[in-house]
Amino acid sequence: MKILVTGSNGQLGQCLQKHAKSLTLFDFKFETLESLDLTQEETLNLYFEKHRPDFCVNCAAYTNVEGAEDNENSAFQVNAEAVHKLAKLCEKFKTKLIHISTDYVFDGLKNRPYHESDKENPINVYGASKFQGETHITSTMNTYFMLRTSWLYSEFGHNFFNTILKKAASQHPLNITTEQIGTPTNANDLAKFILHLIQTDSTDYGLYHYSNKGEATWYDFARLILEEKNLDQEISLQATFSYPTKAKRPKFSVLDKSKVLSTFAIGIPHWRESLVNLLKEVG
Ligand SMILES: NC(=O)C1=CN([C@@H]2O[C@H](COP(=O)(O)OP(=O)(O)OC[C@H]3O[C@@H](n4cnc5c(N)ncnc54)[C@H](OP(=O)(O)O)[C@@H]3O)[C@@H](O)[C@H]2O)C=CC1
Ligand SMILES: Cc1cn([C@H]2C[C@H](O)[C@@H](COP(=O)(O)OP(=O)(O)O[C@H]3O[C@@H](C)C(=O)[C@@H](O)[C@H]3O)O2)c(=O)[nH]c1=O
Repeated sequence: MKILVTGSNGQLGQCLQKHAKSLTLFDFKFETLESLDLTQEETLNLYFEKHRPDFCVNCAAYTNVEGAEDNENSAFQVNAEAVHKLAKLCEKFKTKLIHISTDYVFDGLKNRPYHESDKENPINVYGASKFQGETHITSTMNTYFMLRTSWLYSEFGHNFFNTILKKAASQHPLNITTEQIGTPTNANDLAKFILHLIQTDSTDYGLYHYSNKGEATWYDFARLILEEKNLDQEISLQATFSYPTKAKRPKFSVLDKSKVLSTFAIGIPHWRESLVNLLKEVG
């Protein structure tokens, strides 16, 4: 089975590379922005003609939430237009698409976990571009898994977890917002779920919410990192309600996981447990 992974230099792509190492029976093609730029239509067409993948895991995205406010075109080009082209090619070549979307498609005004049937209403450019990508997929093809996740972190790439570790390493005092409630999700857990879908060749297509269990503020997330690193006495950590940013973020974006849990034979770790495990693993 041939599996194309796009954007494979990003954090989720690197987690997939790490966990796919043991799956020697599968032919993974890990492509990067340099080797396969999704905005280059002709290159993408030729790639599909040549390789005809059975699965495409789309990890490519414009993920700079702040930057998207000033670079709307770039965000929409990658997160919406390129996704449309990709979906059309997947439909043409009978490639099953595993696409990743975000809790930021919601406005955050609810006070109970968001279900797949809840109405989307993005409040920033990144969220709007990702939502448009979703609608392109649903209107183009049926054999997709659309996985909405939230607050991804891992040992790889740019994410809140690595930002806090870097700031702490340089003794930087931390000022962290309590304004938003969501769920930090270890991208390694999401990668393992994606590989489960591929290994079982599941046909339970559709939209699913997948995050770690539980809920937290960004402050709670930072606090547990410092506690587990035994840095809580050493680094000043201040809770702040409002941390000014260009992009608005949903105040509440916890995802309801009941659909994914009742459909697939998987367990989902609590965010605290998964964070503690990652910190033990990476030292
Ligand atoms: N990070 C998070 O907290 C969350 C992410 N998601 C979604 O999960 C998915 C994976 O995110 P994550 O791994 O964290 O993101 P990253 O930003 O770490 O990775 C995205 C990758 O896509 C590449 N890329 C950008 N533009 C293109 C393009 N035109 N063609 C091919 N590749 C491109 C980037 O390259 P380069 O770095 O060189 O620009 C990067 O390697 C995305 O769809 C994201 O929207 C959902 C919820 C939370
Ligand atoms: C670095 C930092 C951030 N913050 C605040 C800013 C913001 O409100 C919140 C989160 O910060 P970040 O900018 O790191 O996270 P952000 O880029 O908003 O993360 C989002 O990324 C996209 C790709 C997604 O899809 C979302 O699920 C979500 O993970 O924390 C602080 O309060 N103190 C700090 O020192």
